[in-house]
Parts: sequence; C-alpha cells; structure tokens
Amino acid sequence: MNAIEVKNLYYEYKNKILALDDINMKIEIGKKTIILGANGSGKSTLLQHFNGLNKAQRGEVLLHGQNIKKSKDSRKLVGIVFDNPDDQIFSSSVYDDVAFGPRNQGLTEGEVSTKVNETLEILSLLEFKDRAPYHLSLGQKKRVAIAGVLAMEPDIMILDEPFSGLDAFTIESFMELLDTLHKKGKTIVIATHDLNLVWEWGDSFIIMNNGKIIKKGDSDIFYDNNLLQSAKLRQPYKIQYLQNRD
Ligand SMILES: Nc1ncnc2c1ncn2[C@@H]1O[C@H](COP(=O)(O)OP(=O)(O)OP(=O)(O)O)[C@@H](O)[C@H]1O
Repeated sequence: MNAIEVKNLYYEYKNKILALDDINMKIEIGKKTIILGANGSGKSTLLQHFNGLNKAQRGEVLLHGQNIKKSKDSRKLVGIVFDNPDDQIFSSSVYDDVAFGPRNQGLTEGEVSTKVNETLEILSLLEFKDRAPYHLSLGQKKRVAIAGVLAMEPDIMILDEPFSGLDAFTIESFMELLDTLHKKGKTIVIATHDLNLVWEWGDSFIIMNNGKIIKKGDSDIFYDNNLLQSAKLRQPYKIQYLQNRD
C-alpha cells in the first residue's frame, strides 16, 4: 500500500491556468519523497490535493489506498506545512497555536502541555512561547507553523518549501528532526526548488515542469544536467564540483 497515490490528476484554476496536467505518481509509506520544480511548476497546487484543500477536478488522489474524497480521517493522516506561515498561524500566542491540533485531538490539558513543550523545545521556540506569532520574524513564524503540524504527529508530513527563510543552524536541526520522524516510520514529502539541501537526503525524487511530471527517480537524476535545465533547475553544487574536477 502507498501513502499517497495520484491517478490522472488535472487541476485548472478559474483563470484557465492548467496547473496540473495528468499527474500520476505514488509515494511509498515511510519514504522521504522530494518534489522538485521551478516557480509555478505546480508543486503547491499538487500538495494541496493531499489534504483536500484542492479537490480533484479530474482524476483521483488516494491516501493509504482510499480515495481522499471518501477518507474520513485525511486531516489526521496528513499534516501540511504551507510555504507561507501566515496562512496557518491564527492564535494569539505561540503556545496556543501549537496546542490547537493536540486540543482538537481531545488530549487533556496536561497532555497538551507536555506535547507542546516538547515540540517547542525541538524547534528552539520555548523562549517565544508567550509571544504573539505575528510579531515574530519569518523564520521564527515558519518554525511555529512546523511545530503546529509536528505536534499532531501525522503519519504523512507534507512540507511546502520548508527551508525558505530558515537560517543554516535551524535547517540542520530541522533535517535531523525529519530524520528522526522518518526512522519512526513517518512518510515525508518535501516540495522545493533548492536541490542542494535535498539531493543526498531524499529517497525518491519527482521533477515537475509546467504542471507535468517530467521525471521520477533516485539521486542519479541529478547527474543529468540537460534534464535539470529543462525544468529550470540548477545541478547541486557538489555534483557540479565533482564533474568539473573530472
Ligand atoms: N490561486 C490561483 N489562481 C490562479 N492561478 C494560480 C493560483 N495559484 C497558482 N496559480 C498558477 O498555477 C501554476 C502553478 O502554481 P503553484 O503555486 O502550484 O506552483 P509552485 O511550483 O508551487 O511554485 P512556487 O515554487 O513559486 O511556490 C502557476 O502558473 C501559478 O501562476
């Protein structure tokens, strides 16, 4: 069984932009899958189909084998971190924002407190716990948005451009955290155009261009510079260096 399966998915915005053009893909349970593509290639539109925010106009999306339209617990199964944290932070304090999901899951206030404090600590946010999220810096807000999803412990974590706005130290500890979640069996999906951070990290890769998938594979795809250029992507620096040296 796959965590996510997409069959013949199309999506057209009201302005007639065809953002997804016959997408077919499978994401295996417990794998780290990276969706790559330049600006406007359709990554966010695709990810937003994985928690029902966008509904398939044609085609289907299956979560753990079940059509998302029939799935009652898609919100519990899938946690999505949007690229813009302002789209998902609503509470007046960092603590309450991260507590929102666990409270909705019916945990006691004591359990909520343990969960929230643990999550805030992992993301170096404890010192901000009583602050208003909208007065934080972009990178800090991004960490709050990530914490809010982490605290719900979804089986499938979807992250749209999770690294933008984060400093190097935070990226490093965040990737270690994702590795820990991966070892616990979670499925992780990241959409990004930053190949340098993910090419050695992901298990499988999907390249999008103009609403289509143009390549699926393992990290060997990064040696094909023509392919990357056709998707307006830059080869990872390390591969450029190795190839120039040879
Ligand atoms: N709400 C919208 N209404 C109309 N067109 C949209 C809307 N959102 C996105 N689009 C268009 O759909 C296409 C795919 O956009 P999408 O945001 O999915 O790309 P992306 O790969 O996530 O880009 P980025 O890397 O810039 O986040 C683009 O051509 C974009 O202009």
